[in-house]
Amino acid sequence: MPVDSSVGGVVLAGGYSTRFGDADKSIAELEGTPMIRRVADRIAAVTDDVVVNCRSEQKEPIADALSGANATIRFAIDPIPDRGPVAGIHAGLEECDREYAAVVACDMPFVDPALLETLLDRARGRDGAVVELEAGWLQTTQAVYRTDAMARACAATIGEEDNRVVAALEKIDWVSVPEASLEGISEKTFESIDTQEALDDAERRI
Ligand SMILES: Nc1nc2c(ncn2[C@@H]2O[C@H](COP(=O)(O)OP(=O)(O)OP(=O)(O)O)[C@@H](O)[C@H]2O)c(=O)[nH]1
Repeated sequence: MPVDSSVGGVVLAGGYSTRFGDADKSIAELEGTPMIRRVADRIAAVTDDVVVNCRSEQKEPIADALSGANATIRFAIDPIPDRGPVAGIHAGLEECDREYAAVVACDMPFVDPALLETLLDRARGRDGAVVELEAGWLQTTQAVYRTDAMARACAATIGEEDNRVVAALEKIDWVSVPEASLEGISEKTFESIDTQEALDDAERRI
């Protein structure tokens, strides 16, 4: 897939991995490769510029995990930690200087670049494209956003009582992509590895 200079990538890694136990899941290895490295390498199929959002103490180990990656890696450190995913998306998008950004959580090592391409196509002329899962959930952490519009929406949402990412979506012109309409996309694309057990299970299936 050719990379597009209007597209950047953002990897979200600023969470505390509380369900993962005593370790940062972003750098946990899946079959010998840190999960965040898998995510960055898959995003690198659609862009050569990837921003990683994390807390300051995560920067060094994550940079080690990403050394030699196929894209330029830049960091967007949370100015205030623990303000939730919307703050992480905001920090990442503020650092991104491309028109659109493919935003992916660090714990989704099977993200399918073909899905990101589909979302980029659907987002053109709009402020974003987000998959609506069959269960009704919106897959906001494996989505494409118009960088400026979503950064503004997140900034406005951070201080609100409802500071979920879906509250930011209400402030932009996004298109819903029903999960059932997706064709040829890996079934594992949305698999999120939140626990050590999920990591062990994914290793067994790889
Ligand atoms: N910057 C930032 N990112 C966050 C924060 N909380 C969650 N995230 C990110 O949002 C994405 C989805 O969050 P979760 O899957 O719940 O990850 P988590 O919060 O690290 O994990 P748990 O503590 O086990 O819920 C992940 O990529 C996280 O890194 C936060 O407070 N700040």
